[in-house]
Formats: sequence, C-alpha cells, structure tokens
Amino acid sequence: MSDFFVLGGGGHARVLIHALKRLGHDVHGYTALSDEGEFMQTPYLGTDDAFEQLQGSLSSCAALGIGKTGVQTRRLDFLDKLQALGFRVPVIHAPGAICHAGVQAGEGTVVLDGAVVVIGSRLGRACIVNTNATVDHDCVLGDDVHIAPGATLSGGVEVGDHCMIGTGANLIQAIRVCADCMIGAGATVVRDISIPGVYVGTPARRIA
Ligand SMILES: CC(=O)SCCNC(=O)CCNC(=O)[C@H](O)C(C)(C)COP(=O)(O)OP(=O)(O)OC[C@H]1O[C@@H](n2cnc3c(N)ncnc32)[C@H](O)[C@@H]1OP(=O)(O)O
Repeated sequence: MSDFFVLGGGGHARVLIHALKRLGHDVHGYTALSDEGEFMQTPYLGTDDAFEQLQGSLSSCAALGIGKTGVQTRRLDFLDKLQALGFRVPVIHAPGAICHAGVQAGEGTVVLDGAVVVIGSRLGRACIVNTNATVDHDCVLGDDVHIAPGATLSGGVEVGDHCMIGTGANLIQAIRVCADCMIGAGATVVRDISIPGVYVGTPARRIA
C-alpha cells in the first residue's frame, strides 16, 4: 500500500480519492486551484502547482485528479512535471474495474469502476477509462486519451493522443481515430477519422 497525494480538486479528483482509499492506500491530501473542496474529505495542500514547493514533505506517489472534458488539457504537462520531480504516478485500477492480464498502461492512467479493458489492449500515459466504458480486445490508446462513461471501443480500435471519446459513444471494430479529436456524446463512429476536429451523430460527422 502507498501514500498518495491527488493533484486536482474537482469531481475526477474526488472519484480517484475514493478509489484509492477503497484500494487501501493512504491519501494525504489534494491540490486545487482554490480551497473549495470541503466535500473532498481529505486535506487541502495548496494550489495545483504547490507540489513543487511541497515536494520534500509529500508522499512519493501522486494521482492525476484533473479531469478532461476537451482535447487540450494540462494532464500530460502535470504528469511530466511530477515525474521530473521524482514522484511516481502509478496506474490506478479502481476496485470495480476489470483489466485483463497483459493489458499495458502508461504512467498516470486510470481505469474506473465498471470499466473493462480487454486482452491485448495498450493504453498510453495519462489516460482515463471512465465508469462503465469498454475498451475491447487489441485496442491502442495514445497519451492523454479520455474514454468517457459508457463509451464503447470495439476490437482493434486505435485512438490518437489527446482524444476525448464522449459519454456513450460507440466505435465499431478496427476504427482509427487520429490525434486531437473530440467524439461527441452518443456518436457512432463507423469510418476512420484522419482529420482532427469535433464529430457527432450516427454515423459521426465532423462539425468543427
Ligand atoms: C464523468 C464525466 O462527466 S466525463 C465528461 C463526459 N462528457 C462528454 O462526453 C461531453 C462530450 N461533449 C459533447 O458531446 C459536446 O456536445 C460536443 C463537444 C460534441 C459539442 O460541444 P460544443 O462544441 O460546445 O457544441 P454545441 O453545444 O454548440 O453544439 C453544436 C451543434 O452540435 C450539436 N451537438 C452537440 N453535441 C452533440 C452530440 N453529442 N450529438 C449530436 N449533436 C450534438 C448541437 O445540438 C448543435 O447543433 P445545432 O447547431 O444544430 O444547434
């Protein structure tokens, strides 16, 4: 069991703190833009950049609690900073997640309750496989990819860096989605996507 601090003070941080505690880890506190997270039930340590000053006194493990609702986020920047300062940012599988043996995942990646990651899949760094999402066999996710709640990647799907696959979206088998795409909630992707942008609907079409 390890001692963690959680970087971020919103809903995603709260989910991670809950998961870490259920896994038996100690959570010393969280950082956030401001001290507004009484509901976090763990001490506020300072702003999101405070870990640079607090390094000596903080636990050696960190969790990336900053959520991702768009393509551009600071998640990878923070992961790089944390690692450069010597923190470990382990992969977290929530107690209710299912990850098949041999699935590979990069540092800072989390798989949340009810999510299933099937044999042969590879997840990059700082990814989120959110509640009840499915990443079926032999998928490959780049870095900083978010598979939102209830989204489904069928077998052999590839998703590029920084993509966000929205809540309940479905990608059929062997689809390739290039980096920097937002797939809207409920979209159905039936063709490869090779131009970065925002895609919605069934079948998914580019709107921006
Ligand atoms: C635990 C968590 O909470 S994780 C968070 C999970 N969140 C998500 O999955 C959110 C995914 N985001 C979406 O689906 C968003 O609606 C986006 C990114 C696709 C579009 O957002 P915006 O760029 O703000 O577009 P906007 O809301 O202005 O809509 C533009 C048009 O697309 C339509 N549209 C927006 N989203 C969708 C969608 N998912 N499916 C179909 N049509 C859509 C709108 O109705 C609008 O159409 P109109 O011009 O005919 O009125």
